[in-house]
Amino acid sequence: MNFESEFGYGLRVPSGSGPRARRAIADLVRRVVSARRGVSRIALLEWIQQFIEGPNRSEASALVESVIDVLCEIKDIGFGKTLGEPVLVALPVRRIALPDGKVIAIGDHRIENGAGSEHLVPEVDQTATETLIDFLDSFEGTAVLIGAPALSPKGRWTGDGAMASALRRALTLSGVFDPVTLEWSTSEVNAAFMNDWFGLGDNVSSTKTTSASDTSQLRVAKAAAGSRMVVEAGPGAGKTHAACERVIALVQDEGLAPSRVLLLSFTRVAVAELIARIAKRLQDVPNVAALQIRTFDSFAARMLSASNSTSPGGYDAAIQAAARLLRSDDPLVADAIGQLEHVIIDEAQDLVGDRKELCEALVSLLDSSCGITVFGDFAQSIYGYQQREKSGSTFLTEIVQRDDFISDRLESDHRTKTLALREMFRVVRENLRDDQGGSREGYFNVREQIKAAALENEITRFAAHSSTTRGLILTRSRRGLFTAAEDMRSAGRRFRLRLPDRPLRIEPWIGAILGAHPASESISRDAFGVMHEMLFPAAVRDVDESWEILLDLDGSGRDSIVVGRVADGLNEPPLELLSDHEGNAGPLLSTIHAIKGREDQRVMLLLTKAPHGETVDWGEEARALYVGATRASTELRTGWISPVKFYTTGKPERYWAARADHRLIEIGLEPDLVDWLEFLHSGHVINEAETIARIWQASIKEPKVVAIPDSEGRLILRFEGEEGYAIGVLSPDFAEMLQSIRQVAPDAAPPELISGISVVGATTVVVPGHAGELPGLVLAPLLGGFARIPR
Ligand SMILES: Nc1ncnc2c1ncn2[C@@H]1O[C@H](COP(=O)(O)OP(=O)(O)OP(=O)(O)O)[C@@H](O)[C@H]1O
Repeated sequence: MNFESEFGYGLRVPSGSGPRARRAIADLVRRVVSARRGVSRIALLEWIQQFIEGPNRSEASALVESVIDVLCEIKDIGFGKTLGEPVLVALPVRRIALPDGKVIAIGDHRIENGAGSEHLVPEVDQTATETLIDFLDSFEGTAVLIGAPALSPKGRWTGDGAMASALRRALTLSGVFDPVTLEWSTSEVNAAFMNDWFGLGDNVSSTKTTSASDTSQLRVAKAAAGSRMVVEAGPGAGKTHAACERVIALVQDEGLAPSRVLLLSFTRVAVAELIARIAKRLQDVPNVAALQIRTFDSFAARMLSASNSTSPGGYDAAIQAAARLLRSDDPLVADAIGQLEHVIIDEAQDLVGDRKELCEALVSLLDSSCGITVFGDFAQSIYGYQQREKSGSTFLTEIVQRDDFISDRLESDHRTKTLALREMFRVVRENLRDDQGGSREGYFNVREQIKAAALENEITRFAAHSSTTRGLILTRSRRGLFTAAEDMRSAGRRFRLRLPDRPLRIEPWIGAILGAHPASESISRDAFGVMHEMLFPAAVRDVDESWEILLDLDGSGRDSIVVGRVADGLNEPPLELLSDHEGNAGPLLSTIHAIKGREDQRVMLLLTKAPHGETVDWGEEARALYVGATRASTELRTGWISPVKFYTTGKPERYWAARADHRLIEIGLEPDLVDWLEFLHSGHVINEAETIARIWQASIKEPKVVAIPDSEGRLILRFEGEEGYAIGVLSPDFAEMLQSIRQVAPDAAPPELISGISVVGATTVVVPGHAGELPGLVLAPLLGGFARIPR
């Protein structure tokens, strides 16, 4: 074969073995590999050597070999077989966004600069198909290189032994890298990214290892048990870590009995993480399960039930009742609270209204010897609106003013992996601190600073953007969230959606397998194996793992389970069986409010037109943007949406919109379906097992369903096809709300057909048993989207 006449046009490789020569060789390699279905390494090597002037044959061959190796290593070209012989082949184009915002291309892109460039891979001005993180993640093996020296933007490798291939790949892609001399040059931002990603350098933290506390975390953790402290901690300062270490030190070093320590936090997810971390560290401590680590809501519910008060419906009402109970001089309550020796309260900047009242009542009832640690951050206070009070006071602002509390702060930022983000976290926080009341100018300032730290800004087609394959997509408002979800849905993208006020979501396979079996039924491992196998579509968890979970829930210590005991175990479901979002894959869409405390490598913060009007709380608006932007550890982008207009109604707040010939009403909130027993009594369940099987299938296929009134005016939820199979009944409250939005009397005839409802999953549900009997299990559909009601 004559390569020269076929591909050798216009070629010349600059002399020497520098970056320009390597790039020219890379172009040659790509040219041949792209034009041929497959070319053997030897043939390629020999052909390219003839274009190299100067060095002797063996030097030339070593140079070409090293370029081919690098191209294979970064998957610029790949391996294949022709007639059973190994060959090099072209790979599809990938455009990779670097941390500093440049986009480079690998694969069969056919871009050649010949001898013009020092970069082995060309820079392009098209949009990226993935980011450097995706690229690095697509290779197997650990990427943490603790102990190796940090990279500066320009340098030469001095680490022990060979350089890890992951790092060679990253250096090749993000600048100029010589695989022989191990010298590189790249931008400052890229170097900082690699240091953090690979854990290079002593002064760089890595979240991939169990971390030792920093000095300020240690100071807080090891303070005397009886001290009362307010600890200010900026985003990423490691509050969770410090709170865990505080509990561990109180029990281990200060000898407090676990039952005398109370830790309160906002979300179940946060509580679950705290429990898991602490339990792991204190596994040898007897009675560690007696530690009281709770959400504010579960603390309130516990108090009410311990004092035999009936818990009123709704979280807010329970919190109010618990606060009243704490203030009531009830000797039993005073005694229980008086036993506590240390109380830790997290996220104090968001404690306003009833929760603030609850914490104040709690603190005032504590014994004077009881220590208190309060964590919070002024810059992240975003719940002022709940109160609609202008004072802006929170539990945090009040407690810092008390002179029986000392102030401390967590000083490091353990989250950010790029200099730009690190600076933004710091500078914006200072601005927010100086301008706590807030001003329009201050708000725009924050917005600009966030944008300056972002890799890309105001991406309008975010649903088609390469970065939105994962990470967080955040909106300021619920309206924005629905608009964003709609955009993703119409772009055919998978996503997960986090909506508060939705029913508890317990993994559905439990209800799908055990639902419709009598509560008293005992099931052996073998019998369960068959039931698991028969589930169609199959569950994600395999049979062994599922069985372990069921044995734990059953809790009897036997080697078989009883359905009712499993159901009982699910009355307080372990957090790992709960999900706080809909959907199984893709980026997580959430409002900023619902995501606090979480972090992700990648964040797309969706901006909208700035708020306007007299009543805007500019301070709060600025802080909300700050909370959103500071969820990102590595890649922050801003996108742009124009939220659709919605009205709201009811409590919990529900969105609806008026259209020319129909109305749209948000569906899927906690009270939208009647419970299982009522569904059974409606007469629309012919075969319970069959109904559960259909709900299970729907939870995976996520079809649209309709609601049609039956002869008694109940709105029955049915599949559109499948002979209109019934899977639930909409609640009377939903029906009433619907009538009010239609502006007709509650007892007027319901609409003939409500469409547009989606099944977005299913949840295992515990059905209470009759007096003295064990509860049972069923499966309920989870609904989502907007119900469409004709006018
Ligand atoms: N001492 C430490 N060394 C290394 N990494 C740490 C350390 N402490 C915390 N981290 C890590 O830093 C990151 C931020 O911690 P965390 O989420 O607890 O911050 P935070 O103070 O709660 O932030 P925010 O206020 O934004 O919610 C986490 O990934 C955590 O694992």
